[in-house]
Amino acid sequence: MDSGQVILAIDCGTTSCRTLAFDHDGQILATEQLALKQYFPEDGWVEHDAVEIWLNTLKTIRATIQTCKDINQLPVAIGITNQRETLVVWDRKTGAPIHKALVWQDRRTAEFCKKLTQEGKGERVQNATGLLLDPYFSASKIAWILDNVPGARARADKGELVCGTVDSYVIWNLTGGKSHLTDETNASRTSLYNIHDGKWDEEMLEIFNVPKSLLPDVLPSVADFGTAAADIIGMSLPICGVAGDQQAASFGQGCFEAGMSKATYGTGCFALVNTGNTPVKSSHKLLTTIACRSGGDVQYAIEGSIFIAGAVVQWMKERMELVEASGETEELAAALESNKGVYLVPAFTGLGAPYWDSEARGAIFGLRRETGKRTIVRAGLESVAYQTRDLVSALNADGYELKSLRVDGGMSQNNWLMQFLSDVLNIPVERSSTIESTALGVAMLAGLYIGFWKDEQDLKKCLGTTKAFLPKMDDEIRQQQLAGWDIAVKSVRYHAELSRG
Ligand SMILES: Nc1ncnc2c1ncn2[C@@H]1O[C@H](COP(=O)(O)OP(=O)(O)O)[C@@H](O)[C@H]1O
Ligand SMILES: O=P(O)(O)OC[C@H](O)CO
Repeated sequence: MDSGQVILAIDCGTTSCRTLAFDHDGQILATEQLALKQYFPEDGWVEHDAVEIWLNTLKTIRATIQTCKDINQLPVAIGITNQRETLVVWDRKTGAPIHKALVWQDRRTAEFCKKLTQEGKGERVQNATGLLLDPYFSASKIAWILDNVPGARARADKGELVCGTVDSYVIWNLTGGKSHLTDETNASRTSLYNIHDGKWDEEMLEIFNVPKSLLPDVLPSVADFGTAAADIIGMSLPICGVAGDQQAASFGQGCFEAGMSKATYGTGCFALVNTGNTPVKSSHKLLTTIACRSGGDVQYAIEGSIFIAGAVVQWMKERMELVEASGETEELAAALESNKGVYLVPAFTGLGAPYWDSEARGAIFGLRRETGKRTIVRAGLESVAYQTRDLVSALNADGYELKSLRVDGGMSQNNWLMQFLSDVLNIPVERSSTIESTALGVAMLAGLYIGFWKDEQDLKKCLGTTKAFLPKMDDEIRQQQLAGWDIAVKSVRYHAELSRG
């Protein structure tokens, strides 16, 4: 393979849009990133401006292509990975969104989902889609937009509107409106896709009141998604790899076989265990989801989802102004011997797995006269490790005992947290040398389509080395710490229950 060729990976994450150019060894030769504005219009509501997502993405693609030219590298294909579930509804003719994108963290449809649960729809939803009935997923977000934007439902019935997750919206724009497509990993996060039959499920469409005409066609992750037009990005390139960011990260970490697992620490944290061709139904409130496949039959994973991981650091930085940069949290936490009995439960938008409590809200416990910034920062970081313990316990209870945990994502740069995570889980934590596993994963998918890489064996050469963090916490201390966390979570949930009256 010509060493002068690269694959462009577009990663539309929750906090930023970026483009990375990967060579045949999986090395990043060029990258551009632009932050994304977060909108919190009401309690539990989280929005993005879809036009900003597209324009920022476009800017990073053009800038990366320019850098590639400067260093004599030729982009040959595009892969797209994205924050999942986040939903955009746009005009079929003009491409203009009719409302801001409702972000995966948004809880505005909690009442609607509760009503469906009370009507006994939860089990049918889980059996068909592998998901729990929760506002996290896209279906109730589509219904909300159609029912709350004046005239939207009538326009949808007339065929004037289309919708999709962020991948779909970006593909539409890259192809000048020619492709309205998504991939099966993203489709499996909508609550509308039957993960066993591989199609939009008529019963789910009825339950959530979503017209099928709005939805994109679904392809495997390695497929022809159309051509990014030269008049849009500056050169014509095939889009031939698409996957939700967590599934892409799993692929980029080399979790190709059943039993392999990873956890990605970005805005949220998502732990996935590959279950091969078998869709495993969790008995402990984990999700069944479609994983990436390089070919062959559909692959599945079991997933635990935490809504707030890096987002707690963002909150400490932007809202509380405790730090100026995310990296500062490491030194502040390390400066203390212990959390001094202080626990922070970052249930800002409810709690995800294994609690699924939409109404819980965040709290800090154990404050004393001497409590200061360092303790709060440490409690914020610790909460990410404790939440992971809750996921790992659920995985263990489902029969997936993790012997070690592979990690990646922006927050995994924090050495103190990775050590604390290993201590709390009491297993080795292995951080890959490229924490950009998400982008590498989707570059791999696109590269497979065009023969840039031959097969999974060939891809393994791109996987970097890992740094291991080994557990060294005394067992008694670990049990004490975890007991404190369990009480804090129970208290938050009890508060939500009391507030409901
Ligand atoms: N050294 C660090 N310590 C703690 N958190 C960090 C550190 N570096 C980055 N983060 C957090 O990681 C998140 C960004 O990671 P990233 O993988 O880019 O997320 P996303 O894909 O969700 O946008 C941010 O929330 C940021 O606060
Ligand atoms: O933005 P991230 O990397 O935390 O990922 C968001 C997830 O895809 C939401 O399901």
